[in-house]
Amino acid sequence: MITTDRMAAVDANAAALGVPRKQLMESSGNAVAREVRAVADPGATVALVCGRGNNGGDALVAARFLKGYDVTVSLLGRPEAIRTDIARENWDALESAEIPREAVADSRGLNLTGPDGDDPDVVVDAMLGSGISGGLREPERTAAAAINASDATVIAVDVPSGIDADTGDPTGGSGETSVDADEGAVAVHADRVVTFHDEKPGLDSLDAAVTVADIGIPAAAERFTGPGDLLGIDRDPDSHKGENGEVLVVGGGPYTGAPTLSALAALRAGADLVSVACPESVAGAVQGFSPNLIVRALPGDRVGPAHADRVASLAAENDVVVLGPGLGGGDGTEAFVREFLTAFEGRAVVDADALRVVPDVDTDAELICTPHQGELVGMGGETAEEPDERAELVREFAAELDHALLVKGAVDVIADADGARLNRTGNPGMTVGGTGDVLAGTVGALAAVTDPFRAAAVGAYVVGRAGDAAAEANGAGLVATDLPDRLPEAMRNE
Ligand SMILES: NC(=O)C1=CN([C@@H]2O[C@H](COP(=O)(O)OP(=O)(O)OC[C@H]3O[C@@H](n4cnc5c(N)ncnc54)[C@H](O)[C@@H]3O)[C@@H](O)[C@H]2O)[C@H](O)CC1
Ligand SMILES: [K+]
Repeated sequence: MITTDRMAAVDANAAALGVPRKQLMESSGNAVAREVRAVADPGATVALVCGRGNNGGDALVAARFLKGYDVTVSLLGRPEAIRTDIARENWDALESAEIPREAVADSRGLNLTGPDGDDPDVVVDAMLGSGISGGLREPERTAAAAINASDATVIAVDVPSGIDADTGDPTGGSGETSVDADEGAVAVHADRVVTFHDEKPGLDSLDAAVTVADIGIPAAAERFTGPGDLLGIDRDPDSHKGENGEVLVVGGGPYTGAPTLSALAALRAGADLVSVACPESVAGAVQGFSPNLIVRALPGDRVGPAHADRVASLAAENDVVVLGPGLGGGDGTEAFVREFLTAFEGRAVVDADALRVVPDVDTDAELICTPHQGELVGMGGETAEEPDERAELVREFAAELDHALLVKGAVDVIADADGARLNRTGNPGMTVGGTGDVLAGTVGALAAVTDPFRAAAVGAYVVGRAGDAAAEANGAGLVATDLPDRLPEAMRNE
């Protein structure tokens, strides 16, 4: 089962792996033609009704695969309005191939019946797929009513036009779907649906036979993080200060650099406001690193149980807490982490010395734990050489903890109870001190704008990418401070 958003991510990841969309479209079109052959013998009349996006493009490809059928290709709208290069290329290919095609500028001109007045044997609905938003507009709206009024067997490409693939509901909102264009939400009533790559949550509830076609998306496009995972993590151009994330880093004491690196990374990863709660002994030094940070000094030289209330009230003002960088491992610190997490109900990234408290603390917080393999074992988790085997062990442990895990290594494993993903960006130079602090801060910033699993997956991906860029510049001399400033470039989704 795959949602529309995840499908878009996987599609982009496939392209990054060298399998571009046009190649997928060729497979999709082939699969549509196979479905036509399953319901009608050669010689049958087949009307392909194509929208101007890639859903339409799939049917333009299918036309080439339907030799021996009496095919008509109708494009709804002007050819100049075709929205993607790959769909346009397939439209153009029909002309050179002398496959008849027609652009229907006015939907009232869509005539599904043949010269003898008969309905076609098959209508292929390729008007709109996963790119739909809102209820069907013209000319698709009237065309949907014409398709529904026809006696033909209707095969929908990917999803019936006008239906939300995630929910099965009409995109026009609640209410009955109607064949009447004048009232209610309109959607195509399909007899069959050929959908691609994986089942879609909304198709089950339809009264249609659903075929899932393998279109050649490699398993690696789902298994590994990729640029597609960044889709949708954009800054809203209309947002106000604070809406892109407020992060509180709690750390420092024995160390000064660690909480600072986390905080700077959180800022570069897109957080609007980043505060550092640290012992007063290091507060000046942390502030000295950057005027962009808000520093909250806690009395003394170690974070301890006496600070739990103060940190809790600071945490309540933020979207995410990053707990652990440079905290150190003293008894008082451990007691603080325990006390803080017991009462905390928000979202936190837990790193370094704070990790060992997690397995036996009773908390309602939503945690993203970022151990390396040694720390994972210290927490009671298991590891294995082979990445897939390791992924399954980490997933089981995440389910047991009921938190998300990001286990750092040459190949990182990101997991929650529902699944696991691998990340292979990064390089051996990143074993230098401080890169883990950068990662924790980055994941913290992302966790303010997306769910924990995705924050961890994207965080691992972009920090690895920033590290790869740093290694290119500095080779084995890479240091952690090279990374934060490279995050914005690493977060571009290409
Ligand atoms: N990996 C894959 O998933 C592949 C999918 N393929 C097919 O591509 C479509 C999705 O294509 P896309 O171009 O993104 O969108 P659509 O064709 O669905 O929509 C295009 C266009 O329509 C306009 N529009 C949006 N909402 C409405 C509306 N309510 N009424 C009218 N018009 C609307 C809008 O401007 C959109 O841009 C997917 O379903 C598959 O069929 C490829 O084959 C590659 C692999
Ligand atoms: K469709």
